[in-house]
Amino acid sequence: MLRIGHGFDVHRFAEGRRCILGGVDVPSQRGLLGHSDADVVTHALMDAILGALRAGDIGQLFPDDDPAFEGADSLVLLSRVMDVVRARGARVLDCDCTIAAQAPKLAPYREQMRKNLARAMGVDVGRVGMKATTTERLGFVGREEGIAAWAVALLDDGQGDGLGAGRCND
Ligand SMILES: Nc1ccn([C@@H]2O[C@H](COP(=O)(O)O)[C@@H](O)[C@H]2O)c(=O)n1
Ligand SMILES: C[C@@]1(CO)OP(=O)(O)OP(=O)(O)OC[C@H]1O
Repeated sequence: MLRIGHGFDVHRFAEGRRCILGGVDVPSQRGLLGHSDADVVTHALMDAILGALRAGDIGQLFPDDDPAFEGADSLVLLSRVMDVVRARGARVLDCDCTIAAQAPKLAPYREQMRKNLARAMGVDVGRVGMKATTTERLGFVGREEGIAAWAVALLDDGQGDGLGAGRCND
């Protein structure tokens, strides 16, 4: 049966941090603050996948007070989310992400982000969409206080078509 999930995340800018987005170390005056590497778009994507699985969220899987995840590479966390996907007999069919950032300019890094996310998920790069937008200087993104990201993911849950045997109503 097809399942859809949505994810959203925000990280604030901070001095002395790197700006990791989709696994790319984007040149930036300031980076993003977080317990992990603060890769906001990878976090949104993980939550979209977990949403489609009805499997909670990344905070449940990787608590932000657990030292094990301090400075964690979010692509590694994404590969662990994929372990959950596979354990349930599910697979990621498609996903699409949007990053809202007034700066830095992200277009030059979009293809590398797609490749990194596709590799971490073990899917073809054609199944990963990536877009960037400013907010026309409006709001916290426009004031360059942080970056927001959204993602949607479409999964086959491996439970049949929902019409006959293997019907899933939850
Ligand atoms: N951080 C960003 C934001 C936007 N882009 C690219 O610029 C295009 C126009 O952005 P608007 O917010 O003015 O609509 C957008 O479609 C992206 O291609 C970017 O590279 N990095
Ligand atoms: C990724 C995790 C890992 O501890 O930490 P953060 O980098 O703080 O990211 P956030 O999206 O705030 O919370 C989720 C956590 O699971």
